[in-house]
Amino acid sequence: MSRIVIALGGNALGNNAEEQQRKIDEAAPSLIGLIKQGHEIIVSHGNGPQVGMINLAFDAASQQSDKIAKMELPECTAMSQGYIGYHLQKGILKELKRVGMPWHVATVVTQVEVGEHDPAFSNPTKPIGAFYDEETVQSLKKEKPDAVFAEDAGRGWRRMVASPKPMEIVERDSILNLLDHEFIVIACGGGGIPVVKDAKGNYNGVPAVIDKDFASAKLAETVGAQYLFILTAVDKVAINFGKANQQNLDEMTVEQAEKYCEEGQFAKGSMLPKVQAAIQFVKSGENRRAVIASLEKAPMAMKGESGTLIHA
Ligand SMILES: Nc1ncnc2c1ncn2[C@@H]1O[C@H](COP(=O)(O)OP(=O)(O)O)[C@@H](O)[C@H]1O
Ligand SMILES: NC(=O)OP(=O)(O)O
Repeated sequence: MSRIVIALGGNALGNNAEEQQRKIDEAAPSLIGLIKQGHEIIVSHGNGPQVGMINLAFDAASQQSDKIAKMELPECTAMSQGYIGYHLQKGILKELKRVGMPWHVATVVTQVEVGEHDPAFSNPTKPIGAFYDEETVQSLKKEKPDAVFAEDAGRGWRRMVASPKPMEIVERDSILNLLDHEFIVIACGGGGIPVVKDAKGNYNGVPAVIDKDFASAKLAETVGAQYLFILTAVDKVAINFGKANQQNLDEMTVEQAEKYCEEGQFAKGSMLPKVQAAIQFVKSGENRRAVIASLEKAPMAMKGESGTLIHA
């Protein structure tokens, strides 16, 4: 039996609540498929589209009514953890009931400590919210002059926010306790709520969105997982992605992965953080492996029949 941390992509969760629940319901058999194979799973998820939508919704509503206040990014991530966790709990419980497996599920609202002076605070690189065309971005910039927008991996323009590196998971002991009691734990959603510790040892939220792939690597290290599964919309990592000579990779060593990163084979803000997080996890201890695969083919990836394996 292996302990597996599974990171689900925010972009794979759809654009509204109904779509999100449907996609999670469709994904649940793959997740439970891993438990049926005898493994223990911990689930984390992205929130890029969702955190941007929540933040924008409160901005827009506060302009319409003085009864509605703006909502800052840490609170927006907390909200996204709540409603994505709720959908995951429902979808996973429904599947567990269908296959007659007596497991429990719980979502932990998770704070993740980041460095107050992380250089990311002066260089926003994390894409959030919807995709825009360049013309729309010009008009949005007039309304929100401080907002930064940039092209996201050839898919359109998106708002960019700071994405500091995760250092510690504040709710570490709660997560470990739930795992000891045979819970399927959902944690570190949206990379976790970014917090910094003050001089008195208290935590305070900061305006950023942590990359869920890096947070998931930290979670996998923290719970002593043997595997980190990063599930997204493609079956395998590719080199020369999108070109005539695209080559899908079955596996790569950490050394090969580092070389491909240096060559610029992986798009920033999409595949690059996944490969970097995989490298970080594999290097963090012995017998640690990472798999980047599609959500639908997770059980196949566990048997080595799909996905890209990253190993020492
Ligand atoms: N070299 C590559 N190999 C495979 N996919 C790539 C590569 N470079 C960029 N991509 C794109 O990255 C996407 C995954 O990133 P993203 O959608 O941001 O992830 P998430 O599922 O976490 O939201 C893939 O669906 C694919 O379109
Ligand atoms: N927080 C985060 O990394 O979300 P996505 O995976 O949706 O980009």
